[in-house]
Amino acid sequence: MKVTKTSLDGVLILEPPVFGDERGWFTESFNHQKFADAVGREVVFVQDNHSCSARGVLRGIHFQTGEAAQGKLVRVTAGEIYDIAVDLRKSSPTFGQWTGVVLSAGNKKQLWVPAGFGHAFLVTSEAAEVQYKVDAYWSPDHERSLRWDDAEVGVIWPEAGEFQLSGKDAEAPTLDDLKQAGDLFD
Ligand SMILES: Cc1cn([C@H]2C[C@H](O)[C@@H](COP(=O)(O)OP(=O)(O)O[C@H]3O[C@@H](C)C(=O)[C@@H](O)[C@H]3O)O2)c(=O)[nH]c1=O
Repeated sequence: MKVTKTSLDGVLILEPPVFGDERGWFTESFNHQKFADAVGREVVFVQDNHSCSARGVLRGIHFQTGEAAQGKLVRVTAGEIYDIAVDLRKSSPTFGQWTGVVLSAGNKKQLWVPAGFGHAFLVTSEAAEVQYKVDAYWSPDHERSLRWDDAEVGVIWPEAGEFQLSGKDAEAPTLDDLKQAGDLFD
């Protein structure tokens, strides 16, 4: 499996091999041992998520606080997204910085976003199905959003027509608000 480091320590792009033949193709979209080798530790995933969105839908920037913090292994099985992670660890040398990668059904790349990072994606194809494994259960009380256009973070989003956000995401606080509220990571 090809493993590519990003500018954020711990955030990885994974590319499991794809075996094509006259019938089509085959890939191990997840292998516990190979994933552990890639990230350097055992990760126990407890929930698989699957969402479908139209072009211009932007979900995020999301994370769960405290003991509910989630690591996410993200892939796309239909269409294309621009997937990003933001470092929310206050003591990190890259605090507030972001990294992004195109994930698509075609390129079969995966993004590993560990706990301590915010995660979001923008759909850049007509529609996209996103599937991701998480290593902690959904906890509505611990859910937080960071503004998708926070000036301090400065994510550069690709063109995708008019962006469509949930009400919660449209009113999300800034990085500074979240810091003042004690919602970020040490
Ligand atoms: C996240 C989540 C939502 N839900 C429900 C709550 C709600 O009725 C509906 C839609 O929830 P949301 O609007 O929060 O869905 P969404 O905006 O897609 O939230 C997701 O965004 C991406 C970027 C992430 O990183 C995920 O961790 C998650 O936060 O699904 C669950 O039942 N389980 C879950 O794990």
